[in-house]
Amino acid sequence: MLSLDGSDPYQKISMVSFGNRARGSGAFYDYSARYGAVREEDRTTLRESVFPETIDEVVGELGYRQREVQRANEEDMHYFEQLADRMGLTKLLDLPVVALSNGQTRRARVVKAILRKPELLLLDEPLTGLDVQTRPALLSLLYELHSARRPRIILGLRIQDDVPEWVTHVALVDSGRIRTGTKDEIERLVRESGSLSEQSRLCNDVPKVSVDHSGEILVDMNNVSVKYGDRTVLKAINWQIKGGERWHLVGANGSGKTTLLSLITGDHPQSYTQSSPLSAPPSEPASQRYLRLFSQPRSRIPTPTLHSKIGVVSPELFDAFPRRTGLTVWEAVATGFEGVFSVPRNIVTSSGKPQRSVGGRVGEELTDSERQWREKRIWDVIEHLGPAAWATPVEPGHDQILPVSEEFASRSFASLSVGEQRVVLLMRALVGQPPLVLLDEVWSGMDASMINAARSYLRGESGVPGDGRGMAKDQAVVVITHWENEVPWSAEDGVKKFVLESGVGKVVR
Ligand SMILES: Nc1ncnc2c1ncn2[C@@H]1O[C@H](COP(=O)(O)OP(=O)(O)OP(=O)(O)O)[C@@H](O)[C@H]1O
Repeated sequence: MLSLDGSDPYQKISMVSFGNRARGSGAFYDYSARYGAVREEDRTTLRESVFPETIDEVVGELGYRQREVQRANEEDMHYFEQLADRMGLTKLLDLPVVALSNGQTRRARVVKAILRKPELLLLDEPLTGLDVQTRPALLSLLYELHSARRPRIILGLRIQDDVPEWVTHVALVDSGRIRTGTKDEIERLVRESGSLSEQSRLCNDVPKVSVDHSGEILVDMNNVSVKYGDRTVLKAINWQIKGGERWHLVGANGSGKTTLLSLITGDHPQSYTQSSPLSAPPSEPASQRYLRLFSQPRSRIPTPTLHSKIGVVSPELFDAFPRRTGLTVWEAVATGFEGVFSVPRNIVTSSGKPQRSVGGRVGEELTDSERQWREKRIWDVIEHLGPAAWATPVEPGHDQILPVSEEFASRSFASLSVGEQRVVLLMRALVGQPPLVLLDEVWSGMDASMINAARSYLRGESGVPGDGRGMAKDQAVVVITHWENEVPWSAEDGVKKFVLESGVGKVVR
Protein backbone atom coordinates (compact mmCIF):
# COMPACT_ATOMS: atom_id res chain seq x y z
CA MET A 1 0.00 0.00 0.00
CA LEU A 2 2.69 2.44 1.01
CA SER A 3 5.21 1.79 -1.72
CA LEU A 4 2.78 1.63 -4.66
CA ASP A 5 3.60 5.07 -6.01
CA GLY A 6 7.34 4.57 -5.55
CA SER A 7 7.89 7.30 -2.96
CA ASP A 8 9.57 6.80 0.40
CA PRO A 9 7.13 4.88 2.66
CA TYR A 10 8.65 6.40 5.79
CA GLN A 11 7.33 9.80 4.74
CA LYS A 12 3.84 8.40 4.88
CA ILE A 13 3.82 7.00 8.39
CA SER A 14 3.22 8.94 11.60
CA MET A 15 3.93 7.06 14.79
CA VAL A 16 3.09 8.18 18.31
CA SER A 17 4.17 5.87 21.05
CA PHE A 18 3.25 6.41 24.69
CA GLY A 19 4.38 3.09 26.07
CA ASN A 20 7.88 3.86 24.84
CA ARG A 21 10.12 6.69 25.81
CA ALA A 22 10.10 9.92 23.85
CA ARG A 23 13.75 10.66 24.56
CA GLY A 24 16.16 8.16 23.12
CA SER A 25 19.49 9.37 24.48
CA GLY A 26 19.49 7.27 27.66
CA ALA A 27 21.18 10.06 29.55
CA PHE A 28 19.71 11.51 32.72
CA TYR A 29 17.90 14.79 32.36
CA ASP A 30 16.49 16.89 35.15
CA TYR A 31 12.73 16.79 34.87
CA SER A 32 12.23 19.23 37.72
CA ALA A 33 13.31 21.97 35.25
CA ARG A 34 9.70 21.94 34.13
CA TYR A 35 8.53 23.33 37.45
CA GLY A 36 10.99 26.19 37.63
CA ALA A 37 11.63 29.19 35.49
CA VAL A 38 11.26 28.11 31.90
CA ARG A 39 14.69 28.23 30.25
CA GLU A 40 15.26 30.15 27.00
CA GLU A 41 15.53 26.98 24.91
CA ASP A 42 12.34 25.63 26.48
CA ARG A 43 10.24 28.62 25.52
CA THR A 44 8.87 27.24 22.26
CA THR A 45 5.10 27.29 22.47
CA LEU A 46 2.84 24.48 21.37
CA ARG A 47 1.77 26.42 18.26
CA GLU A 48 5.39 27.22 17.36
CA SER A 49 6.42 23.62 17.82
CA VAL A 50 3.91 22.58 15.18
CA PHE A 51 4.86 25.36 12.79
CA PRO A 52 8.60 25.79 13.35
CA GLU A 53 8.85 27.92 10.20
CA THR A 54 7.29 30.71 12.24
CA ILE A 55 10.19 30.92 14.68
CA ASP A 56 13.29 30.85 12.51
CA GLU A 57 15.85 32.96 14.29
CA VAL A 58 18.01 35.11 12.05
CA VAL A 59 20.95 37.36 12.82
CA GLY A 60 19.80 40.89 12.12
CA GLU A 61 21.81 43.73 10.52
CA LEU A 62 23.34 44.77 13.83
CA GLY A 63 24.35 41.24 14.73
CA TYR A 64 21.47 40.62 17.17
CA ARG A 65 19.51 37.42 16.92
CA GLN A 66 15.96 38.26 16.11
CA ARG A 67 12.86 36.28 15.35
CA GLU A 68 11.71 36.36 11.78
CA VAL A 69 8.12 35.29 11.87
CA GLN A 70 6.97 33.68 8.68
CA ARG A 71 3.38 32.89 8.05
CA ALA A 72 2.40 29.27 8.29
CA ASN A 73 0.29 27.69 5.61
CA GLU A 74 -3.26 29.04 6.23
CA GLU A 75 -4.97 25.75 5.50
CA ASP A 76 -2.66 23.77 7.82
CA MET A 77 -3.07 26.35 10.55
CA HIS A 78 -6.84 26.15 10.24
CA TYR A 79 -6.82 22.32 10.36
CA PHE A 80 -4.47 22.45 13.35
CA GLU A 81 -6.79 24.80 15.24
CA GLN A 82 -9.76 22.56 14.49
CA LEU A 83 -7.93 19.47 15.76
CA ALA A 84 -6.62 21.34 18.80
CA ASP A 85 -10.16 22.42 19.61
CA ARG A 86 -11.46 18.87 19.45
CA MET A 87 -8.70 17.67 21.73
CA GLY A 88 -9.24 20.50 24.26
CA LEU A 89 -5.93 22.20 23.54
CA THR A 90 -7.11 25.62 22.36
CA LYS A 91 -6.27 27.40 25.61
CA LEU A 92 -2.80 25.88 25.68
CA LEU A 93 -1.57 26.80 22.19
CA ASP A 94 0.58 29.69 23.34
CA LEU A 95 2.02 27.99 26.43
CA PRO A 96 5.59 26.64 26.31
CA VAL A 97 5.55 22.96 25.35
CA VAL A 98 7.47 22.03 28.53
CA ALA A 99 4.65 23.45 30.65
CA LEU A 100 2.06 21.02 29.28
CA SER A 101 0.92 18.22 31.55
CA ASN A 102 1.42 14.60 30.56
CA GLY A 103 -2.05 14.10 29.13
CA GLN A 104 -1.93 17.48 27.37
CA THR A 105 1.40 16.53 25.79
CA ARG A 106 -0.04 13.21 24.61
CA ARG A 107 -2.99 14.92 22.98
CA ALA A 108 -0.66 17.43 21.30
CA ARG A 109 1.48 14.60 19.92
CA VAL A 110 -1.56 12.89 18.43
CA VAL A 111 -2.69 16.18 16.84
CA LYS A 112 0.77 16.73 15.34
CA ALA A 113 0.82 13.20 13.94
CA ILE A 114 -2.60 13.63 12.29
CA LEU A 115 -1.63 17.03 10.94
CA ARG A 116 1.19 15.48 8.92
CA LYS A 117 -1.58 13.78 6.91
CA PRO A 118 0.10 10.40 6.87
CA GLU A 119 -1.14 7.37 4.94
CA LEU A 120 -0.65 5.26 8.04
CA LEU A 121 -1.10 6.45 11.60
CA LEU A 122 0.38 4.26 14.36
CA LEU A 123 -0.75 5.03 17.90
CA ASP A 124 0.71 2.92 20.68
CA GLU A 125 -1.45 2.94 23.86
CA PRO A 126 -3.19 6.19 22.90
CA LEU A 127 -5.68 6.09 25.77
CA THR A 128 -3.24 5.66 28.64
CA GLY A 129 -2.89 8.91 30.54
CA LEU A 130 -5.92 10.52 28.90
CA ASP A 131 -8.66 11.66 31.26
CA VAL A 132 -12.16 10.24 31.08
CA GLN A 133 -13.48 13.28 29.21
CA THR A 134 -10.87 13.22 26.46
CA ARG A 135 -11.00 9.51 25.62
CA PRO A 136 -14.31 9.69 23.69
CA ALA A 137 -13.09 12.83 21.87
CA LEU A 138 -9.98 11.01 20.63
CA LEU A 139 -11.90 7.87 19.72
CA SER A 140 -14.50 9.82 17.73
CA LEU A 141 -11.76 11.74 15.91
CA LEU A 142 -10.06 8.46 15.01
CA TYR A 143 -13.41 7.03 13.92
CA GLU A 144 -13.91 9.91 11.51
CA LEU A 145 -10.44 9.47 10.05
CA HIS A 146 -11.11 5.76 9.74
CA SER A 147 -14.45 6.39 7.97
CA ALA A 148 -12.72 8.72 5.52
CA ARG A 149 -10.19 5.88 4.97
CA ARG A 150 -7.31 8.26 5.45
CA PRO A 151 -5.08 7.64 7.20
CA ARG A 152 -5.26 3.90 7.88
CA ILE A 153 -4.89 3.48 11.60
CA ILE A 154 -3.09 0.91 13.73
CA LEU A 155 -3.73 1.12 17.47
CA GLY A 156 -1.44 -0.63 19.95
CA LEU A 157 -3.64 -1.78 22.85
CA ARG A 158 -3.03 -3.87 25.92
CA ILE A 159 -4.88 -7.16 26.13
CA GLN A 160 -7.03 -5.79 28.95
CA ASP A 161 -8.14 -2.68 26.99
CA ASP A 162 -11.46 -2.46 25.16
CA VAL A 163 -11.09 -2.64 21.41
CA PRO A 164 -13.01 0.27 19.79
CA GLU A 165 -16.16 -0.73 17.88
CA TRP A 166 -14.88 0.40 14.50
CA VAL A 167 -11.69 -1.66 14.54
CA THR A 168 -11.90 -4.23 11.74
CA HIS A 169 -8.76 -6.37 12.13
CA VAL A 170 -6.70 -7.48 15.09
CA ALA A 171 -3.12 -8.74 15.33
CA LEU A 172 -2.76 -10.56 18.61
CA VAL A 173 0.78 -10.67 19.96
CA ASP A 174 1.26 -13.30 22.62
CA SER A 175 4.47 -14.90 23.93
CA GLY A 176 6.42 -13.88 20.86
CA ARG A 177 3.79 -15.18 18.42
CA ILE A 178 1.43 -13.14 16.32
CA ARG A 179 -2.01 -14.18 15.10
CA THR A 180 -4.05 -12.04 12.76
CA GLY A 181 -7.69 -12.06 11.80
CA THR A 182 -10.88 -10.08 11.81
CA LYS A 183 -11.91 -8.58 15.10
CA ASP A 184 -14.56 -11.29 15.63
CA GLU A 185 -12.16 -14.14 14.86
CA ILE A 186 -9.55 -12.92 17.30
CA GLU A 187 -12.07 -12.12 20.02
CA ARG A 188 -13.35 -15.68 19.75
CA LEU A 189 -9.79 -16.97 19.99
CA VAL A 190 -9.14 -14.91 23.12
CA ARG A 191 -12.37 -16.15 24.72
CA GLU A 192 -11.58 -19.77 23.95
CA SER A 193 -7.95 -19.67 25.06
CA GLY A 194 -8.31 -20.01 28.83
CA SER A 195 -4.82 -18.93 29.83
CA LEU A 196 -4.94 -15.79 27.74
CA SER A 197 -8.29 -14.68 29.09
CA GLU A 198 -7.05 -15.47 32.58
CA GLN A 199 -4.07 -13.20 32.04
CA SER A 200 -6.06 -10.46 30.45
CA ARG A 201 -8.44 -10.00 33.32
CA LEU A 202 -7.62 -7.54 36.06
CA CYS A 203 -8.69 -9.52 39.06
CA ASN A 204 -10.99 -7.57 41.29
CA ASP A 205 -12.20 -10.56 43.21
CA VAL A 206 -9.78 -10.33 46.12
CA PRO A 207 -10.07 -10.58 49.89
CA LYS A 208 -10.81 -7.33 51.67
CA VAL A 209 -7.96 -5.40 53.30
CA SER A 210 -8.52 -2.79 55.94
CA VAL A 211 -6.78 0.54 55.64
CA ASP A 212 -5.61 2.17 58.83
CA HIS A 213 -6.27 5.93 59.12
CA SER A 214 -4.73 6.48 62.53
CA GLY A 215 -1.06 6.86 61.54
CA GLU A 216 1.04 9.96 62.04
CA ILE A 217 0.70 12.88 59.64
CA LEU A 218 3.33 12.59 56.91
CA VAL A 219 2.20 15.38 54.61
CA ASP A 220 0.29 18.40 55.84
CA MET A 221 -0.92 20.99 53.34
CA ASN A 222 -2.79 24.03 54.43
CA ASN A 223 -3.91 26.62 51.86
CA VAL A 224 -1.12 25.52 49.53
CA SER A 225 -1.04 27.30 46.15
CA VAL A 226 1.13 27.20 43.03
CA LYS A 227 1.25 30.01 40.49
CA TYR A 228 3.11 30.63 37.27
CA GLY A 229 2.84 34.34 36.51
CA ASP A 230 -0.87 35.02 36.62
CA ARG A 231 -1.76 31.35 36.02
CA THR A 232 -2.79 29.71 39.29
CA VAL A 233 -2.41 25.95 38.97
CA LEU A 234 -3.15 24.88 42.57
CA LYS A 235 -5.60 26.89 44.64
CA ALA A 236 -5.56 26.77 48.44
CA ILE A 237 -5.10 23.03 48.78
CA ASN A 238 -5.82 21.40 52.14
CA TRP A 239 -4.69 17.80 52.34
CA GLN A 240 -3.25 15.57 55.02
CA ILE A 241 -1.71 12.20 54.29
CA LYS A 242 -1.28 9.87 57.27
CA GLY A 243 0.84 6.76 57.66
CA GLY A 244 -1.08 3.64 56.60
CA GLU A 245 -3.52 5.51 54.34
CA ARG A 246 -4.29 4.65 50.73
CA TRP A 247 -5.22 7.51 48.43
CA HIS A 248 -6.46 7.76 44.85
CA LEU A 249 -5.51 11.18 43.44
CA VAL A 250 -7.74 11.90 40.51
CA GLY A 251 -8.49 14.81 38.16
CA ALA A 252 -8.66 15.77 34.48
CA ASN A 253 -5.52 16.31 32.43
CA GLY A 254 -3.88 19.55 33.57
CA SER A 255 -5.81 19.73 36.84
CA GLY A 256 -2.56 19.81 38.85
CA LYS A 257 -1.92 16.23 40.04
CA THR A 258 1.74 16.05 39.01
CA THR A 259 2.34 19.54 40.36
CA LEU A 260 0.88 18.49 43.70
CA LEU A 261 3.14 15.43 43.85
CA SER A 262 6.18 17.54 42.95
CA LEU A 263 5.49 19.68 46.02
CA ILE A 264 5.48 16.55 48.16
CA THR A 265 8.71 15.23 46.65
CA GLY A 266 10.24 18.67 47.16
CA ASP A 267 11.17 18.89 43.45
CA HIS A 268 9.01 21.96 42.90
CA PRO A 269 10.73 25.25 43.74
CA GLN A 270 7.45 26.54 45.18
CA SER A 271 7.60 23.76 47.81
CA TYR A 272 10.02 26.12 49.63
CA THR A 273 7.69 29.11 49.56
CA GLN A 274 4.52 27.66 51.04
CA SER A 275 4.48 29.52 54.29
CA SER A 276 2.76 32.86 54.69
CA PRO A 277 5.35 35.64 54.83
CA LEU A 278 5.58 37.64 58.04
CA SER A 279 4.00 40.52 56.14
CA ALA A 280 0.96 38.42 55.23
CA PRO A 281 -2.34 40.28 55.36
CA PRO A 282 -4.46 39.75 58.52
CA SER A 283 -6.84 37.62 56.45
CA GLU A 284 -3.99 35.12 56.09
CA PRO A 285 -2.20 34.75 59.42
CA ALA A 286 1.31 33.35 59.17
CA SER A 287 0.24 29.96 60.48
CA GLN A 288 -2.49 29.51 57.89
CA ARG A 289 -0.50 28.75 54.79
CA TYR A 290 2.01 25.97 55.07
CA LEU A 291 3.39 22.75 53.66
CA ARG A 292 4.87 20.31 56.16
CA LEU A 293 6.65 17.19 55.00
CA PHE A 294 7.34 14.71 57.78
CA SER A 295 6.50 17.49 60.27
CA GLN A 296 9.02 19.92 58.79
CA PRO A 297 8.90 22.77 56.30
CA ARG A 298 10.61 21.80 53.00
CA SER A 299 13.64 23.98 53.67
CA ARG A 300 14.47 22.05 56.86
CA ILE A 301 14.68 18.63 55.20
CA PRO A 302 17.85 17.78 53.31
CA THR A 303 16.86 16.61 49.81
CA PRO A 304 18.60 13.17 50.17
CA THR A 305 16.59 12.54 53.36
CA LEU A 306 13.37 13.40 51.58
CA HIS A 307 14.28 11.14 48.63
CA SER A 308 14.88 8.19 50.94
CA LYS A 309 11.51 8.71 52.65
CA ILE A 310 9.43 8.79 49.47
CA GLY A 311 9.25 6.02 46.85
CA VAL A 312 8.16 7.39 43.48
CA VAL A 313 7.16 5.95 40.12
CA SER A 314 6.06 8.48 37.51
CA PRO A 315 6.23 9.04 33.76
CA GLU A 316 8.89 11.69 34.44
CA LEU A 317 11.01 9.21 36.41
CA PHE A 318 10.58 6.60 33.69
CA ASP A 319 11.86 9.05 31.07
CA ALA A 320 14.69 10.30 33.25
CA PHE A 321 16.02 7.01 34.65
CA PRO A 322 19.51 6.50 33.16
CA ARG A 323 19.89 3.69 30.62
CA ARG A 324 23.47 4.31 29.56
CA THR A 325 25.17 3.49 32.84
CA GLY A 326 24.75 -0.26 32.39
CA LEU A 327 22.84 -0.84 35.66
CA THR A 328 21.60 -4.36 36.26
CA VAL A 329 18.07 -4.96 37.55
CA TRP A 330 19.51 -5.65 41.01
CA GLU A 331 21.42 -2.34 40.99
CA ALA A 332 18.47 -0.39 39.61
CA VAL A 333 16.34 -1.72 42.46
CA ALA A 334 19.08 -0.94 45.01
CA THR A 335 19.08 2.74 43.96
CA GLY A 336 15.64 2.88 45.62
CA PHE A 337 16.93 2.82 49.20
CA GLU A 338 18.40 6.27 48.76
CA GLY A 339 16.09 7.33 45.91
CA VAL A 340 19.12 7.99 43.68
CA PHE A 341 20.19 6.99 40.15
CA SER A 342 23.36 5.00 40.72
CA VAL A 343 24.92 2.71 43.32
CA PRO A 344 28.51 1.89 44.16
CA ARG A 345 29.63 -1.25 42.28
CA ASN A 346 31.81 -4.25 43.11
CA ILE A 347 31.56 -3.90 46.84
CA VAL A 348 34.31 -5.84 48.59
CA THR A 349 33.58 -6.66 52.22
CA SER A 350 36.13 -6.85 55.04
CA SER A 351 36.38 -10.60 54.46
CA GLY A 352 37.53 -9.80 50.92
CA LYS A 353 34.46 -11.40 49.34
CA PRO A 354 32.83 -9.39 46.55
CA GLN A 355 29.16 -8.69 47.21
CA ARG A 356 26.34 -7.19 45.27
CA SER A 357 25.77 -3.54 46.03
CA VAL A 358 22.83 -2.68 48.23
CA GLY A 359 23.21 1.10 47.94
CA GLY A 360 24.26 3.33 50.80
CA ARG A 361 25.65 6.82 51.09
CA VAL A 362 29.25 7.80 50.45
CA GLY A 363 31.14 7.77 53.73
CA GLU A 364 28.40 5.90 55.60
CA GLU A 365 29.09 2.24 56.21
CA LEU A 366 26.03 -0.02 56.48
CA THR A 367 25.87 -2.33 59.47
CA ASP A 368 25.69 -6.07 58.80
CA SER A 369 22.07 -6.23 59.84
CA GLU A 370 21.17 -3.28 57.57
CA ARG A 371 22.93 -4.94 54.67
CA GLN A 372 21.11 -8.21 55.34
CA TRP A 373 17.76 -6.44 55.57
CA ARG A 374 18.42 -4.66 52.29
CA GLU A 375 19.36 -7.89 50.53
CA LYS A 376 16.22 -9.55 51.84
CA ARG A 377 14.13 -6.64 50.63
CA ILE A 378 15.68 -6.68 47.14
CA TRP A 379 14.93 -10.40 46.81
CA ASP A 380 11.45 -9.86 48.18
CA VAL A 381 10.48 -7.31 45.53
CA ILE A 382 12.18 -9.22 42.72
CA GLU A 383 10.41 -12.46 43.72
CA HIS A 384 6.95 -10.96 44.19
CA LEU A 385 6.91 -8.36 41.45
CA GLY A 386 9.31 -9.96 38.97
CA PRO A 387 8.91 -12.69 36.34
CA ALA A 388 8.35 -15.42 38.97
CA ALA A 389 5.01 -13.67 39.57
CA TRP A 390 4.00 -13.02 35.97
CA ALA A 391 6.08 -14.75 33.31
CA THR A 392 4.84 -17.85 31.52
CA PRO A 393 6.75 -20.80 33.03
CA VAL A 394 9.37 -22.42 30.84
CA GLU A 395 7.96 -25.43 28.99
CA PRO A 396 8.99 -28.85 30.39
CA GLY A 397 12.07 -30.18 28.70
CA HIS A 398 13.62 -26.70 28.33
CA ASP A 399 16.04 -26.45 31.19
CA GLN A 400 16.40 -23.15 32.91
CA ILE A 401 20.01 -22.57 33.90
CA LEU A 402 19.35 -20.04 36.67
CA PRO A 403 16.22 -19.63 38.79
CA VAL A 404 14.01 -17.07 37.09
CA SER A 405 14.46 -14.32 39.72
CA GLU A 406 18.24 -14.78 39.84
CA GLU A 407 18.45 -14.51 36.07
CA PHE A 408 16.23 -11.41 36.05
CA ALA A 409 18.32 -9.73 38.78
CA SER A 410 21.44 -9.98 36.61
CA ARG A 411 19.87 -8.63 33.44
CA SER A 412 20.68 -5.17 32.19
CA PHE A 413 17.93 -2.68 33.01
CA ALA A 414 18.23 -0.99 29.62
CA SER A 415 17.70 -4.29 27.75
CA LEU A 416 14.30 -4.95 29.37
CA SER A 417 10.98 -4.34 27.63
CA VAL A 418 9.11 -1.18 28.56
CA GLY A 419 6.68 -3.08 30.79
CA GLU A 420 9.55 -4.85 32.58
CA GLN A 421 11.41 -1.57 33.11
CA ARG A 422 8.29 -0.12 34.68
CA VAL A 423 7.99 -3.11 36.99
CA VAL A 424 11.63 -2.63 38.06
CA LEU A 425 10.99 1.04 38.79
CA LEU A 426 8.05 -0.03 40.95
CA MET A 427 10.37 -2.45 42.81
CA ARG A 428 12.79 0.49 43.26
CA ALA A 429 10.03 2.60 44.82
CA LEU A 430 8.96 -0.14 47.24
CA VAL A 431 12.26 -1.77 48.17
CA GLY A 432 13.16 0.51 51.09
CA GLN A 433 9.63 0.40 52.56
CA PRO A 434 9.60 4.22 52.68
CA PRO A 435 6.87 5.88 54.78
CA LEU A 436 5.30 7.37 51.63
CA VAL A 437 4.90 5.84 48.16
CA LEU A 438 3.70 7.89 45.17
CA LEU A 439 2.57 5.93 42.13
CA ASP A 440 1.79 8.17 39.15
CA GLU A 441 0.44 6.25 36.12
CA VAL A 442 2.41 3.26 37.20
CA TRP A 443 0.61 0.67 35.08
CA SER A 444 1.20 2.04 31.61
CA GLY A 445 3.13 -0.40 29.45
CA MET A 446 2.55 -3.30 31.87
CA ASP A 447 0.48 -6.28 30.84
CA ALA A 448 -2.41 -7.56 32.94
CA SER A 449 -0.42 -10.29 34.70
CA MET A 450 2.25 -7.76 35.79
CA ILE A 451 -0.47 -5.42 37.04
CA ASN A 452 -2.13 -8.24 38.96
CA ALA A 453 1.17 -9.20 40.64
CA ALA A 454 1.84 -5.57 41.57
CA ARG A 455 -1.69 -5.04 42.88
CA SER A 456 -1.57 -8.07 45.10
CA TYR A 457 1.85 -7.01 46.46
CA LEU A 458 0.57 -3.52 47.20
CA ARG A 459 -2.48 -4.95 48.92
CA GLY A 460 -0.17 -6.92 51.17
CA GLU A 461 -1.34 -10.31 49.94
CA SER A 462 2.15 -11.61 49.25
CA GLY A 463 3.91 -10.82 52.48
CA VAL A 464 3.35 -10.92 56.18
CA PRO A 465 3.51 -7.31 57.36
CA GLY A 466 6.12 -6.74 60.02
CA ASP A 467 8.63 -9.40 59.02
CA GLY A 468 10.39 -7.08 56.58
CA ARG A 469 8.50 -8.47 53.60
CA GLY A 470 5.66 -7.01 51.56
CA MET A 471 4.21 -3.60 52.33
CA ALA A 472 4.40 -2.42 55.93
CA LYS A 473 1.09 -1.45 57.56
CA ASP A 474 2.14 2.11 58.31
CA GLN A 475 3.27 3.01 54.79
CA ALA A 476 1.05 5.55 52.98
CA VAL A 477 0.39 5.16 49.25
CA VAL A 478 -0.97 7.67 46.74
CA VAL A 479 -2.02 6.29 43.35
CA ILE A 480 -2.70 8.49 40.34
CA THR A 481 -4.61 6.87 37.51
CA HIS A 482 -7.47 7.84 35.22
CA TRP A 483 -8.75 4.24 35.36
CA GLU A 484 -10.74 3.49 38.48
CA ASN A 485 -10.27 -0.27 38.12
CA GLU A 486 -6.49 0.11 38.27
CA VAL A 487 -6.50 1.39 41.85
CA PRO A 488 -5.43 -1.58 44.01
CA TRP A 489 -7.91 -0.75 46.79
CA SER A 490 -11.64 -0.21 46.77
CA ALA A 491 -13.82 2.11 48.83
CA GLU A 492 -14.69 -0.93 51.02
CA ASP A 493 -10.99 -1.38 51.78
CA GLY A 494 -10.96 2.23 53.00
CA VAL A 495 -9.18 3.97 50.09
CA LYS A 496 -9.83 7.73 50.06
CA LYS A 497 -10.07 9.93 47.00
CA PHE A 498 -8.51 13.36 46.60
CA VAL A 499 -10.16 15.01 43.61
CA LEU A 500 -8.60 17.97 41.80
CA GLU A 501 -10.75 20.13 39.60
CA SER A 502 -8.96 22.99 37.87
CA GLY A 503 -6.55 23.30 40.78
CA VAL A 504 -9.16 23.09 43.55
CA GLY A 505 -8.92 19.97 45.69
CA LYS A 506 -11.38 18.09 47.84
CA VAL A 507 -11.50 14.82 49.74
CA VAL A 508 -14.17 12.39 48.57
CA ARG A 509 -14.79 9.16 50.44
N1 LIG B 1 5.78 26.45 33.80
C1 LIG B 1 4.46 26.52 33.63
N2 LIG B 1 3.82 27.65 33.20
C2 LIG B 1 2.48 27.69 33.05
N3 LIG B 1 1.65 26.65 33.29
C3 LIG B 1 2.21 25.51 33.70
C4 LIG B 1 3.62 25.37 33.90
N4 LIG B 1 3.87 24.11 34.32
C5 LIG B 1 2.66 23.49 34.39
N5 LIG B 1 1.68 24.34 34.01
C6 LIG B 1 0.24 24.02 33.95
O1 LIG B 1 -0.13 23.44 35.17
C7 LIG B 1 -1.27 22.62 34.98
C8 LIG B 1 -1.14 21.38 35.84
O2 LIG B 1 -0.20 20.46 35.30
P1 LIG B 1 0.01 19.01 35.92
O3 LIG B 1 1.11 18.36 35.16
O4 LIG B 1 0.15 19.12 37.38
O5 LIG B 1 -1.38 18.32 35.56
P2 LIG B 1 -1.87 16.82 35.80
O6 LIG B 1 -3.11 16.89 36.60
O7 LIG B 1 -0.74 16.00 36.34
O8 LIG B 1 -2.24 16.35 34.32
P3 LIG B 1 -2.14 14.92 33.55
O9 LIG B 1 -3.37 14.14 33.92
O10 LIG B 1 -2.20 15.32 32.12
O11 LIG B 1 -0.84 14.28 33.94
C9 LIG B 1 -1.35 22.34 33.48
O12 LIG B 1 -2.50 22.98 32.95
C10 LIG B 1 -0.09 22.95 32.93
O13 LIG B 1 -0.28 23.51 31.66
